[in-house]
Amino acid sequence: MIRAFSVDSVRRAESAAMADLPDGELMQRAATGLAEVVAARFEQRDGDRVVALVGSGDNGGDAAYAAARLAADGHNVAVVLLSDRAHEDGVEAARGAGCVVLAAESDPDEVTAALGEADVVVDGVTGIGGSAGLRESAVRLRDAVPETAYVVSVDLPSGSDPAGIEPGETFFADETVTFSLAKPVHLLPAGEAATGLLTVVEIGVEEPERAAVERLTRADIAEMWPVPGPFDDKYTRGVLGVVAGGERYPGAAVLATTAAATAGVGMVRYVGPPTPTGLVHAAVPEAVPGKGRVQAWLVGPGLDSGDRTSPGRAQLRAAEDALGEDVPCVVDAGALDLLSKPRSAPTLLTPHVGELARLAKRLRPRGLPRAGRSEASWVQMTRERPVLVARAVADRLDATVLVKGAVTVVVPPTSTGLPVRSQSDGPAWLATAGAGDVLAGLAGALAASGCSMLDTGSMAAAVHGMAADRANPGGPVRALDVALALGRTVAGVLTEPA
Ligand SMILES: NC(=O)C1=CN([C@@H]2O[C@H](COP(=O)(O)OP(=O)(O)OC[C@H]3O[C@@H](n4cnc5c(N)ncnc54)[C@H](OP(=O)(O)O)[C@@H]3O)[C@@H](O)[C@H]2O)[C@@H](O)CC1
Ligand SMILES: Nc1ncnc2c1ncn2[C@@H]1O[C@H](COP(=O)(O)OP(=O)(O)O)[C@@H](O)[C@H]1O
Repeated sequence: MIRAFSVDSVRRAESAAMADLPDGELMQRAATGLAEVVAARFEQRDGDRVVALVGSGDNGGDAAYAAARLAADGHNVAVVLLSDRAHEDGVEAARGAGCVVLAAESDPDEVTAALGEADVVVDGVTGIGGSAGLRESAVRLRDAVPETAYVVSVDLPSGSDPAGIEPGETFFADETVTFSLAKPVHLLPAGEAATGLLTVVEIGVEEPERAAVERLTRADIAEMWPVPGPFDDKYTRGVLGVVAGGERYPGAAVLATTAAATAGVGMVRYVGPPTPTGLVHAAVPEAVPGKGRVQAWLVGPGLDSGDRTSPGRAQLRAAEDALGEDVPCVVDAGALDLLSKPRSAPTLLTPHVGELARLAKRLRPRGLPRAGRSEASWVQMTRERPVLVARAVADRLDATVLVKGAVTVVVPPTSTGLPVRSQSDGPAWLATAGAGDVLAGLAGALAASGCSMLDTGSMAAAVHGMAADRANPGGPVRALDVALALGRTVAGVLTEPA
């Protein structure tokens, strides 16, 4: 499990470590590790010019001491101070080791020239003491970094919210060097792209007990996956009821039931109008038509809430009945419009950004910044702050909310005290129609086998992404092929967990 910790808990853990160490020792360890990473990158690329951007906090101190080490090792290093309150001893060490020291404000031309020739830029503007966004002066520096330079951010890409929630102007790192503990920004959608490659340098700070964000690895999934035992039968393994796919979008029923069956559910019951029922029967002959007892429901993929025909209305009633039943439920797409209050049993919502925005606009949960009246302004807020909006909706409906995207987040209600899970396992090829229906079916299978909503959402997101890769490594995939690859993907995870 990859774990990331809140700023408060990192500060507590760092204080505890510092109490047992000589003054300044942790920063020396951080600077040494940082300098070693930069030196190692020079072994893989041409040039020897480093520009270290040094902010006013300890992050700047790390960068200044690392600059001193690199200069002492013979690199050509310029240090750019963003403020006259930069770490004095660090800047002195850099000067003493032969770095050129420039001030962003008073030497703008020299700074631009140095940046223009840099092979590596060390971004030590802000760390966990910063908040989202960059001041104008820092934006100018960032924009002067040439595309050819390798950008190494210290602890986090400056300008990114350490908590990974708020958007803002940020540096974009090729690599981020963090110290002992990953931070939420490294794993969440608001910060992951700007983080680049994440390298953790061990400086002797102990992991706090509770993580703010977690990411499952293959080994975690191998341990958590519901594997049947010799005394299991189809009922004990779990029956999933699927209310999906109407006359308008019948394919969603095929994709969701195929995914559930291929992922290894005990049994699937399918409830829907004649056209999708016929298609499901042809594609998934083992699916049993009609209502019955289930361990979990999947409601919503391709559901047409506007269908006024008698079979359409019957399916809508079945969806409402399922939502009213006291069994776990995965709620996707069309069924998200049917939820207005908490259900009595565990619930996982699986919206994409647009669906989550619509849900939030309708429910107006607490804890969100003001959005305009238009749907577009809610979509923009949700795109920029998916975790915040998901959390507000999770709290309002007492449900776990999975928001789909390149980085998929699974956000439980605050009251559970559980961490957010964040998975980023799929290729961008997975952004294709019907992929969400496959994810929903896979999640339904896990929910039916008794997994918690947090485990269901995060394992489903991870395996869905891996299956897309396995279906056609390095190339385009269609949703049905992702569904059909699930069985092999699960077998791969269980037999080769590393
Ligand atoms: N504790 C430890 O033992 C160890 C800590 N370590 C390191 O320390 C880092 C945390 O250090 P920190 O607390 O000093 O905060 P940090 O992020 O460097 O500076 C915040 C200051 O920056 C400024 N500023 C804010 N926004 C800005 C902006 N947009 N644009 C420009 N400037 C901006 C603002 O100051 P102002 O300019 O307003 O005076 C604010 O107060 C941590 O990430 C890790 O790298 C390692 O050495 C390991 C041991
Ligand atoms: N850039 C991306 N990289 C990787 N996966 C992505 C990306 N964009 C979307 N996805 C994944 O593709 C799927 C799309 O789901 P969704 O939008 O619900 O599609 P549909 O409604 O057509 O089934 C989700 O699982 C999402 O996580």
